[in-house]
Amino acid sequence: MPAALSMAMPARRAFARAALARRLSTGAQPPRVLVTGSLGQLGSTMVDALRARFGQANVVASDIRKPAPSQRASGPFVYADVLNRRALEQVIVDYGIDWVVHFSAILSAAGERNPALGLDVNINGFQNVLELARVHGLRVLSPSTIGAFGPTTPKDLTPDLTIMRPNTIYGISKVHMELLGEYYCEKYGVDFRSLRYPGIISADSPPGGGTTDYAIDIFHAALKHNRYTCFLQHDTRLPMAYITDCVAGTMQLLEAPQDALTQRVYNVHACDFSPEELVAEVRRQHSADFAIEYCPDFRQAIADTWPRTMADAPARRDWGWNPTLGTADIVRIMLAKLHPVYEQAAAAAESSAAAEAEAPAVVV
Ligand SMILES: NC(=O)C1=CN([C@@H]2O[C@H](COP(=O)(O)OP(=O)(O)OC[C@H]3O[C@@H](n4cnc5c(N)ncnc54)[C@H](O)[C@@H]3O)[C@@H](O)[C@H]2O)C=CC1
Ligand SMILES: CC(=O)[C@H](N)C(=O)O
Repeated sequence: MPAALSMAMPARRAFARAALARRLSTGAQPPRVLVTGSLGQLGSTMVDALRARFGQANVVASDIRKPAPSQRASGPFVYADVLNRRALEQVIVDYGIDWVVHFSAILSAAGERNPALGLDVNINGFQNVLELARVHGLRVLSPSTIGAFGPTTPKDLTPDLTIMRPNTIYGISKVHMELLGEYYCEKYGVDFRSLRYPGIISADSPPGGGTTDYAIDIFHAALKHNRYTCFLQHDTRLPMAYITDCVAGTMQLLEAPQDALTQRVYNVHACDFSPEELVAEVRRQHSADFAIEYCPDFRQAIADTWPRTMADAPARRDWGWNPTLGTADIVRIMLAKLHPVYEQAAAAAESSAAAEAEAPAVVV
């Protein structure tokens, strides 16, 4: 066994952190990172974390949408369609990119609404990134999902290696991504890394068309109307995580030394809940008379094929996955972040209504 592999895990992690700190403090260049899909739900938070770590100028954000002025002000942003390999290659060459964090994707519900787009972006977009990684010697981190599992996968404590026969375009495209990434790693030595995210909850940007979106929408509805119509059944348990745990874990895997990795794709589990458990927590922390109605739609059939809980010992052992937030924490944070936003909006609406009432009527 190579010496690095026989090193105890906490020692290996400390070693990796020290090596990176040395690299950054001894004047060695930090990696130049390209983030695709950086205007999505997870992308902007990931860009902030990467810029805090490697420096603003070393992290190039990209998407096919127009960024808000604040997103443009925090560092380089380029238009990059992952379906256009030549254009993507130009960004990689022009900016001297070392690592790609590939977040462009069409999520589960959006993929069922538009399967052709889902296949194109998730499969062809990823193939472009991977092929460019091979040609230019890049590290690639591209997240997978609980959606890569399917109806015949064991649902509780789902292990890393198990039956994977998803029946959504999203799931099929993510299994393709996992396997092709592993193939490029074995065959061409591409440093491909992936982790299977659960549903990610964040107050900072809207969700992009997934099946777990209810767990974000519910907070906005609670603060706006004190009621919510949920598109999943009351007892649909799914794995979830708060964005800070997701970003911290992604950074850990991204920076882990190659020889710490015993596999290329890792399950990560933080917490799990059903809509009715989330409602109970919202009632406890926000409003006892918060009203809920359950009207399952096509997303129920998707959720029914996903795990309830995941086993993630290899991620904890190999690169230190260590989420800290559970359901009650997530509810507390979401309410605390969104409450002032809705209070301000209500105050602004009130003062504009008062101004309208006071304005003299215009006689035509
Ligand atoms: N948000 C979640 O709960 C989870 C996300 N993931 C994965 O994390 C990654 C990021 O997800 P989110 O930020 O939630 O997705 P999102 O849907 O919010 O953002 C995706 C971004 O990709 C961009 N995009 C679409 N087509 C593109 C193209 N042709 N070229 C370049 N960009 C394009 C979109 O404009 C969008 O900004 C995805 O790979 C997703 O599968 C995995 C599991 C859970
Ligand atoms: C779990 C995911 O991959 C995503 N949030 C979705 O619901 O599609």
